[in-house]
Amino acid sequence: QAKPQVVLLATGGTIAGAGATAANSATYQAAKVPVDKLIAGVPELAQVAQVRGEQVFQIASESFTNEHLLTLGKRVAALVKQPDVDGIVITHGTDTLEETAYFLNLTVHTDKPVVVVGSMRPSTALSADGVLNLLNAVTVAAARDSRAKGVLVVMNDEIHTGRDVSKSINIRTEAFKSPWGALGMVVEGKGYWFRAPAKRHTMNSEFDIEKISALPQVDIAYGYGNLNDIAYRAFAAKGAKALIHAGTGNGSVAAPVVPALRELRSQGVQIIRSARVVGGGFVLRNAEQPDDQYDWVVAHDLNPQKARILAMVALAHGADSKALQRMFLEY
Ligand SMILES: NC(=O)C[C@H](N)C(=O)O
Repeated sequence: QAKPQVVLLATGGTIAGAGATAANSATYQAAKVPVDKLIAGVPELAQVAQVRGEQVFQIASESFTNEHLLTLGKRVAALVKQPDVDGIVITHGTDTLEETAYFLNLTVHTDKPVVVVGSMRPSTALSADGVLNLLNAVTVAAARDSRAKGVLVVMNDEIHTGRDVSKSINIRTEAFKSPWGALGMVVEGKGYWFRAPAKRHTMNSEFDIEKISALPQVDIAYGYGNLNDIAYRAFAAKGAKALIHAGTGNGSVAAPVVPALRELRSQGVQIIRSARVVGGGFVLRNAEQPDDQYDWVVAHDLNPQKARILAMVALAHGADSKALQRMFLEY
């Protein structure tokens, strides 16, 4: 029987990184190894799927822009329509991997598996984690039981939904965590599933990458003690259509900043309260601040960087504050 056909879209990152010596696990250059070499480096892939590669970008993921998101999303959307494609794997730097995975989860209409993968150590390091991560990602992308689960992230033997997962530490191979838990595991070439995502995604999403030609500017301002309104006003002055407040605790807003946010809202800027807490936020409407009165939005459990992605996609589809709030609870 013919093997499933998986397309590997390479974008760079540490999984394509190279260091000076095998002892360099943290000091290296990202985005060096081309896609053909990545595939050739894991001969076991051929036992799982017919894998063909495309080099979409060769960058470190901290340098991803909205244009990179659109280019990648449109390529994935085109490929999943082809009958000779059973699944997609995207190799990606880990720094913004969670943003790209969530963006694709929101905007690409497919039930075929789309799996985003990276590594914490460069390919040249002793005990490099990218090889097994890549084999596991292709295993998940090739499997029929991975369908209709939205965009997935496979790292460190775990399968996560691209919606929930976040990079939680920058020095361990066990770096990716979902506040509500992983969906499954990959062990010795087989996926084991324990739960499915409850939020709207891919096939059931009202957003469509094919209808998005540009993403609006949305910026994130960080909450901390002794807070002032400089960053919020500066982002708005430079064209931000929405501001994500990476708030303390429950997405709380320091008293000296409230007037600025109310003023910016009256000028049309959407104000979205999220939480900067590490383990996963949970921001409720009208708790901490009177969101109904101020016409603000809460990001609920989305962290600030994921809130930025949803806000951009929602605004690109013409959402007002009421629609935005619905979307933040549904996606
Ligand atoms: N581990 C990594 O991939 C980090 C790298 N800076 C990147 O995101 O491209």
